[in-house]
Amino acid sequence: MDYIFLRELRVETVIGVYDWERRIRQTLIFDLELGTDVRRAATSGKLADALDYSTVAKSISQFVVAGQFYLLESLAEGVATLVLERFPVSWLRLSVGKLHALSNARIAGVTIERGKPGAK
Ligand SMILES: Nc1nc2c(c(=O)[nH]1)N=C([C@H](O)[C@@H](O)CO)CN2
Repeated sequence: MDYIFLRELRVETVIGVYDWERRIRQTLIFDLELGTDVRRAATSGKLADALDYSTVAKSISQFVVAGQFYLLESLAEGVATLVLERFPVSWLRLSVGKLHALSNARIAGVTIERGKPGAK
């Protein structure tokens, strides 16, 4: 399988379970591996045949900001569903972390895998 990846995609949004977190915006950092087939785009050289990572990043940012999620798990599940339904992606690994969520860690978060390798 081929992969398009996004590393350290940053989104500023309302996220968290505590009252004080509902009144501020925090920084989320996403890493994604998207299983897809790049051969058509490689042959044609056309963006129209490619999984456009800028479109994926924009869709994720808009979804996350609008969602105002409480748990990172809910957010990750929503993003995974969005990507698998909207784009030619058969499998993904998605990590999302909250910057400075803990005083003694730079980032804390969750990683999920969804979909079936090679299914699309
Ligand atoms: N597994 C999780 N643990 C925690 C989460 C979460 O989303 N998933 N969130 C919090 C709080 O919102 C925290 O980030 C506040 O600093 C705690 N644990």
